[in-house]
Amino acid sequence: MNASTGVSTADLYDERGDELQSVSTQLQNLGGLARFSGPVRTVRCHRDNALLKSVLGTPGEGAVLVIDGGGALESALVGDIIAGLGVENGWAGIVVNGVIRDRAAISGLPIGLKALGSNPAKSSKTGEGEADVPVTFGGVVFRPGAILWSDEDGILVER
Ligand SMILES: O=C([O-])CC(=O)C(=O)O
Repeated sequence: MNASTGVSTADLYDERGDELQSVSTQLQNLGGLARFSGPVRTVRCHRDNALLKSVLGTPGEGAVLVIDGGGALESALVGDIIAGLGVENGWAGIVVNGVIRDRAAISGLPIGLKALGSNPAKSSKTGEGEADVPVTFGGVVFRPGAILWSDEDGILVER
């Protein structure tokens, strides 16, 4: 633990590896905060971001929203307005198995954000998808309520 930068996932893994899952997906650190942690909340959706926008519009209370977009690279699930909602509502971070847009603006926001990359194309807004269900990617099951830690090395999640 380093007070100025938060917990190191490598140190945490050395201490508690048996209790933790490590995400193999090579997500990029795109938010203003490289290190973040908190209890998992989830959304599963496919190229549609109305549901995740409504969730980020509610109090986050320090949680991390894990969005399983199925790894789709064709359209962005989060932009600077949606990420800004997360900041305003007290979310610690957003993890996207998919892509974002407004990358330059998002890099200056005080929130953790990891994603596969970026694409300027926008997603649909029908509201399809599910919230607060277990989601799986990168060899990890993200259960709502499990604690997640993220830094420059990767993401660890309680089993
Ligand atoms: O509206 C969208 O699809 C995402 C977006 O651009 C934003 O959050 O700023």
